[in-house]
Amino acid sequence: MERFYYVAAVTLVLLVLLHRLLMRRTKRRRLPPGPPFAFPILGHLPLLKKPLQTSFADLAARHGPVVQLRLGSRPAVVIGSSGVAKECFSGELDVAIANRPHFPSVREASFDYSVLTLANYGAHWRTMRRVVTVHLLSAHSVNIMSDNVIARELRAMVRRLARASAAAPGGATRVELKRRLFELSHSVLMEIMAQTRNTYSDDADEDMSKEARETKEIIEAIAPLVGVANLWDYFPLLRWLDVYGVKRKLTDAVNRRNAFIYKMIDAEREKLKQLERKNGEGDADDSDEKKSMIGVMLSLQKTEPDVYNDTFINALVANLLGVGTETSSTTMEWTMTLLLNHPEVLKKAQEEIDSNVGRGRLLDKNDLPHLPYLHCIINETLRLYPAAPMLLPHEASTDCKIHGYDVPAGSMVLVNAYAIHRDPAIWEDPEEFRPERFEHGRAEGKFMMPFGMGRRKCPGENLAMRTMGLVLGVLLQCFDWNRIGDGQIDMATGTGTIMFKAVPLEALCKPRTDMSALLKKI
Ligand code: HEM
Repeated sequence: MERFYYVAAVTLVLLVLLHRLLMRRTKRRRLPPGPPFAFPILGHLPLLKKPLQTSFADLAARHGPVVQLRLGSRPAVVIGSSGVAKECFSGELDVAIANRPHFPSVREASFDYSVLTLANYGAHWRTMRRVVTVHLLSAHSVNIMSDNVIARELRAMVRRLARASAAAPGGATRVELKRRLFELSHSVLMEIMAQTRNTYSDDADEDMSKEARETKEIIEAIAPLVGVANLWDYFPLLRWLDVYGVKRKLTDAVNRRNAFIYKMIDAEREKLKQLERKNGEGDADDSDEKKSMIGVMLSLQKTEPDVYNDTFINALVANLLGVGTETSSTTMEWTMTLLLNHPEVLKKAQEEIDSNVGRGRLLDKNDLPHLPYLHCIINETLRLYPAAPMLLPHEASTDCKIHGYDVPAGSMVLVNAYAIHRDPAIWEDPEEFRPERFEHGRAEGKFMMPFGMGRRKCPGENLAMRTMGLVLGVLLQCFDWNRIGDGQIDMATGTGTIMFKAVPLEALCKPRTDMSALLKKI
């Protein structure tokens, strides 16, 4: 009995000491402000309304530019001002928050979080990132892609639109722009990846290579499953019991995707071997310029087979296809929507194209530097509708300080680019679509971050800006565009990491006068 009292007394003293220690640590820490009440298990999740970016903006208005939250069991901070965002993505802090949170819902589809977008900051991420920025998506590679892949796919789309218009009553055809822009962006990426296409159809309503169609179908099958599986991230019980029966379907879809990409890698390997045989011994062709992205990675594999193995290539291909298609196509859809709601802007853009390019030849990459207003329109769209309104989530790998607040290791860091782009302290009438605000360097020094900032900034910016400039430029050069009905087009946004337009865009498309000769030649 005496022994029991002794153990109990020592335990009590230890508990009191531990409590004091913890209290002192918490007191010394200056945590960011946030809503005082959090639900058990769910944390602040029930307080958030969709779309999240506007809910987070409301919280910033109440609590300040750094807000602390608990999302399920995960601690998070939300950054809501340009000043703090700049601080986050420079110097040591940029490194401290360069990890990504790992959600169980995407583990299956992401080779155990080893794809570029989800890999934690470290040697593997650096290797992948270097391959993408140096070998695959450098300014030089994008320049070459503009002349061949992008221009070819774009011409095919223009031909199809011209044919469809010619067959339509009154010469104006109804176009599902969302779908068309998605298919075009996807085809461009697929051709860059694997050069699979050898035919172009003029009449088909949908024109993708067999491979592009297959990968599109797979991406479309995986996306909603990951969407449902999202609940796993906050309620692990749903994952363990597989309440919605998602697990098996997700595994099947991911296996189908991986098998398909491995097949593409093998086909590309075979193509390179045949070329080698044709050219005699040595490399098929030393220049990366003529190779597909898979071909470039297979060349790297020859020198470092352990690093650039087939799994590495598969993960990169799947990742770039997943992240590169919807961001660009959604931005173009928003741009066309804004133009249809502002016909005076659309007309001014066409006048700029007419006076700099004319109607005798198709606009190409060399024209883009001479079309500053088109560039202003794209910038203004990216300001109002950044494709990733909260960027991609970051995670702090160590305890760090943001804006003087202590942020514990493991906290998710979310940056509200959407709200920052609409800050009235920076932008006059921020909700208005006004491309002129970018004209003549007027927006110089004003802060925007549609592609993120710092070491995890988007490596696809060059390709995206080039593709969007060419596609939008050519669509405006060749066709007149009108709304289907009389009213303004609804601008409601969907929810998710990518800011979709809630109602897919459709529009009326008619070849411009004096364009028929050129359209026949294309
Ligand atoms: C309008 C088009 C696009 C927009 C607005 C956009 C935006 C972004 C943003 C905001 C991020 C996250 C940055 C961060 O975490 O701080 C990102 C990351 C990324 N983007 Fe893009 N993106 C676009 C197109 C593309 C394209 C065409 C590709 C490739 C084909 C691409 C590949 C990537 C990759 C691989 C990452 C992850 C980088 C990393 O984690 O290190 N993006 N993008």
